[in-house]
Amino acid sequence: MTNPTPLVKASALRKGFGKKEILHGLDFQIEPGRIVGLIGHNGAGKTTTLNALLGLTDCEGDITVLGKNPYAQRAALMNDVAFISDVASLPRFLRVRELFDLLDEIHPNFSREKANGFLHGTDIRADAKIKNLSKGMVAQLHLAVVMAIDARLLVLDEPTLGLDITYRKRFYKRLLEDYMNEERTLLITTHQVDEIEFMLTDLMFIRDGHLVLDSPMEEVGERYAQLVVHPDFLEDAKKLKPVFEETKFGQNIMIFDGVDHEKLSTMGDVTIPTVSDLFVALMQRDTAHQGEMI
Ligand SMILES: Nc1ncnc2c1ncn2[C@@H]1O[C@H](COP(=O)(O)OP(=O)(O)OP(=O)(O)O)[C@@H](O)[C@H]1O
Repeated sequence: MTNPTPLVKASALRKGFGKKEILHGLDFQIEPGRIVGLIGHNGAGKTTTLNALLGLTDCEGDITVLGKNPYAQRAALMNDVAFISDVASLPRFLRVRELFDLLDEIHPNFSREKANGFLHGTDIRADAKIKNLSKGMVAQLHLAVVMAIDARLLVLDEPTLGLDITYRKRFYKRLLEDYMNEERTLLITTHQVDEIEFMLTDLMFIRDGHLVLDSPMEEVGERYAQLVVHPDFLEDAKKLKPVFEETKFGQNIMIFDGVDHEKLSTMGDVTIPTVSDLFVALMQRDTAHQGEMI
């Protein structure tokens, strides 16, 4: 990470509700052109982090997005930031055409032509009332609207919640093929990590308001290894202090942090863990060394 002007810069970011602190001092940066997955359990603080970044909530510490303080300069920032949240709803009483009229008027970077183009090939017609569209169609419409905004940062909070697998795949394909380029940055949260793994350039894990991983994907692949341990080498492998171990279908599987992959390959089959395997491993990290996992 050498870029001197990150798109997002957070340091010692804290947020509490009442007496309960939710974010415990996050430090992270996001560079332009990246596709970042922010992954965590329910209640870990993902939406709170995104809200801080979007200026929807005030917080302690420093956060700048495109050089602006999101809370103080939210209106100006929103010209360059687009957002889909799991709770966002489009005005249901409008027709699709009327929604585009409205956006044309209020958003300087909205292109009606592009939005119409993105709806091409879907079942959504310009005179359809939003309240009569299915959940999947509303998500498609939402994506079309957002992709028609020339934004530098796109924030997606569980954008495919409630959609079937076909819609979810189409959603991400469209996003990647029709929207992303080197100048655009995407920050996305989802519980369906397997479905976005292919497109991520960076991975952030948040657990109980702490960042437990913040790394480019290629470094994740260099740093972590999953080993299906040959029974003869079980004790040797344990000595290398796996961060996680489990028995699955009679096989001993371990995940290692920072252990030479070649050394591991003398003890069994080595692969790079999937994001979901890594997630399970790191979220339980506190107990792994105590041998409680097997
Ligand atoms: N406005 C609020 N007032 C009080 N507590 C809140 C508020 N918003 C969030 N919280 C609490 O903050 C914690 C983190 O919530 P957040 O929505 O950021 O989690 P999340 O990681 O997005 O979870 P999920 O995956 O379930 O959406 C939760 O314990 C939640 O109850």
